[in-house]
Amino acid sequence: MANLLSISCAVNTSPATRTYLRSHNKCVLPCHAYKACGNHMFPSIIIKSHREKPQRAIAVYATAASVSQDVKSISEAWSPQSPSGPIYNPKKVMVIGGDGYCGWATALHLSNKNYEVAIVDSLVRRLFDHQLGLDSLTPISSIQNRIRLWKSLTGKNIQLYVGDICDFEFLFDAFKSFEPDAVVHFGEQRSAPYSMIDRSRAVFTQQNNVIGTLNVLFAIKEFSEECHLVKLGTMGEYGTPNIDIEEGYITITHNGRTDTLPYPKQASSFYHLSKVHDSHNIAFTCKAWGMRATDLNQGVVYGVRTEETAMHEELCNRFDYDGVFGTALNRFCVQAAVGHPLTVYGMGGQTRGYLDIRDTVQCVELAIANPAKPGEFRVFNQFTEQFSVNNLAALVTNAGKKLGLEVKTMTVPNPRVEAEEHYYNAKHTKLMELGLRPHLLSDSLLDSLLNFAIQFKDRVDHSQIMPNISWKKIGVKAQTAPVQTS
Ligand SMILES: O=c1ccn([C@@H]2O[C@H](COP(=O)(O)OP(=O)(O)O[C@H]3O[C@H](CS(=O)(=O)O)[C@@H](O)[C@H](O)[C@H]3O)[C@@H](O)[C@H]2O)c(=O)[nH]1
Repeated sequence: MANLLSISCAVNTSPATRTYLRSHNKCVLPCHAYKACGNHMFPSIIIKSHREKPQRAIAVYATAASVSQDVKSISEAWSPQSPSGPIYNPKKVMVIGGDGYCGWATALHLSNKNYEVAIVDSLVRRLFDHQLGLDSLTPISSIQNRIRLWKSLTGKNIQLYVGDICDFEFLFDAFKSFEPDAVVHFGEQRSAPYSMIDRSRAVFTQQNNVIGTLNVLFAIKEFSEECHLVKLGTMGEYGTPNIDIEEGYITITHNGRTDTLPYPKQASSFYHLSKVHDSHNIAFTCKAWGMRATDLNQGVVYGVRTEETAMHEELCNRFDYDGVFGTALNRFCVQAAVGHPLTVYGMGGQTRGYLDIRDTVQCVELAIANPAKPGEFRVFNQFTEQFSVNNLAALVTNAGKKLGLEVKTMTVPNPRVEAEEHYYNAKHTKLMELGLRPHLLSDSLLDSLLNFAIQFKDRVDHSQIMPNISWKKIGVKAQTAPVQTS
């Protein structure tokens, strides 16, 4: 670094070079050669890396002003050298999909924890609601108002880039402008039923999710290979095998030879499959390009309030209860609140990992603060407890009784193709080891979720409660409204 500071020449770096410098913690050394740049002659400099990995040396043109800028941005993202090398200390986090259910809660949480946050979002989730005639149980403010209010309450700024990450130019401009140290990628079509409406929704889901993620990978490679990708995967990538589910990898002995391999994937919707495809692409780029990535295989999220979204009603998160985007426990609470029987699909033995949204934001923060190593494709199973659908229905029935609600359950012919009685035991220790302190599903949480649903029950559209998308009846005909299962 002393060499870098001692350069008295002008260093007129391009943005790409600046980000390269910043991201690779380069030591810049004067070079003997002088190179022409436009009408001027500038000394060429050679950039060397502190990292243990062999690095290419590059020559750049530089100005004194941008040297000090580079020094500043290097020192922002990297702490001083430790005995094992520089400590990566991410400060700027891009939250792709920051207007959605998990993304909004996470963006606020990270901002509250003093990360510099930028939200990248195409706002397409709001469009899905308009197209399908759905709405959040809770009224939600526009993203611009949300961000304005957050700033007025806390003084903290969140930058906003509205656009589609499948448009690489838009995405790369956002990268160049914000210069993230870490990217949290929630920006995908996340509903299994939505992906099973018709051919065009299946194609949209896979194209949007897989190409969007590929673009993020290329943007990171081009902009800064040090940038840590924290990608929202899903527990649904594993399916429901008749053996324990490990965290990403399984050690197998076959014909006398042993290897640790990616855990087998058996996803059961075009949505869940899109996440499998993403995982493969990310794993490949970690190996091929030395990217650092964490795949958060998240279970089913419930709840709505986080410390930050509860600060003001205009910061309120969305809460989906409909048959397309609503998830099991949130749906059951709304159903109980409005006197609709709980909709247990099939035999109700479907078991999944679940977590409180307050733990989603905690897990993402932990993943960012403890980044994967360069070249590492790390997989965490992100959930805190396992429940079957029948377990959830019983819990909501009991909690409802305590509030004076008469909660009934109905068996709905299963619109999905999935095992309804099966073994399920998934490991989830890695985030605990990093310090996750789970908010387990308690009577008091169920009580407050039910009260929350009661508070907004006049906004419930009863016609959106029953499921109406069939895994078996999906076809090529475009559905302007979801197909009926019966
Ligand atoms: O009214 C309902 C709703 C759901 N289910 C059942 O509950 C289970 C979970 O369904 P869900 O709709 O709560 O969740 P899922 O479709 O799996 O997707 C959700 O949870 C996934 C995590 S996981 O389930 O794959 O672990 C995330 O990836 C998705 O983005 C999120 O929408 C399924 O067996 C489903 O058949 C019912 O019995 N009744």
